[in-house]
Amino acid sequence: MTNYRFETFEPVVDDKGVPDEQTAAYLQIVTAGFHDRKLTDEALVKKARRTIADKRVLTAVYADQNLPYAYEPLTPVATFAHFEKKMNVGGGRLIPTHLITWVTVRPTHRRRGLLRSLMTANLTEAKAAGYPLAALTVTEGGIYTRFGFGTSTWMSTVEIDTSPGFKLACEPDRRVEMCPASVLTELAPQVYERFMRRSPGAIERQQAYVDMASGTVNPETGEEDRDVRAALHYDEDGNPDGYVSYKFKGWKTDPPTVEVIDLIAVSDAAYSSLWAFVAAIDLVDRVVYDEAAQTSPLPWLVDNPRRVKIKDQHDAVWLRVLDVEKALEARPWPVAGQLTIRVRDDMNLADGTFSITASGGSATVEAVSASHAVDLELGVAELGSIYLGGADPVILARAGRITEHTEDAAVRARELFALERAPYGPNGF
Ligand SMILES: CC(=O)SCCNC(=O)CCNC(=O)[C@H](O)C(C)(C)COP(=O)(O)OP(=O)(O)OC[C@H]1O[C@@H](n2cnc3c(N)ncnc32)[C@H](O)[C@@H]1OP(=O)(O)O
Repeated sequence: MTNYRFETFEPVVDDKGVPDEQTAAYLQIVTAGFHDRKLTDEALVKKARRTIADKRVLTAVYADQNLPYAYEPLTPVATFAHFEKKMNVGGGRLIPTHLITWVTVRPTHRRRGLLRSLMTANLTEAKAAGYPLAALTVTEGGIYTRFGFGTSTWMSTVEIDTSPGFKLACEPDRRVEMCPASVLTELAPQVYERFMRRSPGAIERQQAYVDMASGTVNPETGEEDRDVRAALHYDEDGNPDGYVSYKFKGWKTDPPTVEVIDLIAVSDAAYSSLWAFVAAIDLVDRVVYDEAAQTSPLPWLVDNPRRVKIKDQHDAVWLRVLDVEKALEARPWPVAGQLTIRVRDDMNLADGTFSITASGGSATVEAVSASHAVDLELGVAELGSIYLGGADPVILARAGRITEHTEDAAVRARELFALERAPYGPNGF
């Protein structure tokens, strides 16, 4: 039987940014787990720099085997990483959230419980450290519900037909000008920070997004991306309050297409004008974007809504409630009301019965005895799904994922849990 050693460490680089052997082996094997290219020396330095900028904490599992020609023992057989970022839980309230990423298990060591061990230890520590919520984004939809994560935000892949005849329904201010993509190294974090405060579900972004938007890094090659172009929207005082970063997909793509890499708007005026800008790029008949909000003004901006096609809807952030009272009290409650819920959690981190009393924009949440009458019973994953008002409790009840114990409890939960906007954050991690 193979013995495994678990080690948690922070990445280490020398004064030229070159990672030490343990960090380099870890970063290289993560790329193998996700079928990404092996990192060149330059890409490795950039990845190590981003890892440190995000303050990622790395956990590696090493096997006590040393086979000729196989990977060295310092190359992990499994990886797992966590880091802290703020999340808008509604009303601009930002709370520190425990993010999990880089979960990989080498095919020769899979299905022996390594992920379960890593996840159990990590979530237990996150709860002990005081985090109300953990979050991740997934490669496959069938893995994380068992660990209490529920889909809580979604994104759409949109395709806009901008061929001749394209017209907007309302003329935006068009205070847009092109800029070198490199200026986004400085501006993108500032604009995103302001956007994040307006969008429930938005999570503070990691360095990779700045690097992609500014053309510093092409995610496929890990090197500079010289195809990236950008434009800024200016507010009435002439300050940037939105940007779009994009690239032309090449002359062999039919119809000629622009791909939006990143579009972040602090105001509705910036949002409309930036879409108007990309739609007006000459020699292009189609604009595509993978990370659009599922619910947005975009289809309403265009005179002919059939020109905006939703090609795909995909889950984005999966939330895991670690502490029910803290998590529910952290968010705003725009609608007053009372609801008692029973939460089931196989991992025993967040189970219990809780009374929610919302008034004046906030809620008091109290753990009550198991014999207390309840309105709704649900798993902790389903609580994660409705937490930001994204999933509809009525639909979850119809799907058998929530049980109603009092009449119209799901309808009342829908009203209570709703936030000012549908949750959205263009951010995978
Ligand atoms: C947050 C992120 O980083 S998402 C990225 C996830 N990683 C990847 O997709 C990379 C490729 N895949 C892998 O590296 C591995 O297959 C992993 C990480 C998904 C699973 O690791 P393993 O160590 O094999 O999982 P482990 O043996 O601990 O299984 C735990 C449970 O999950 C289940 N499970 C594991 N993988 C999958 C899967 N792909 N689909 C459905 N269920 C799965 C197991 O059946 C087991 O169920 P049970 O404990 O309820 O009986």
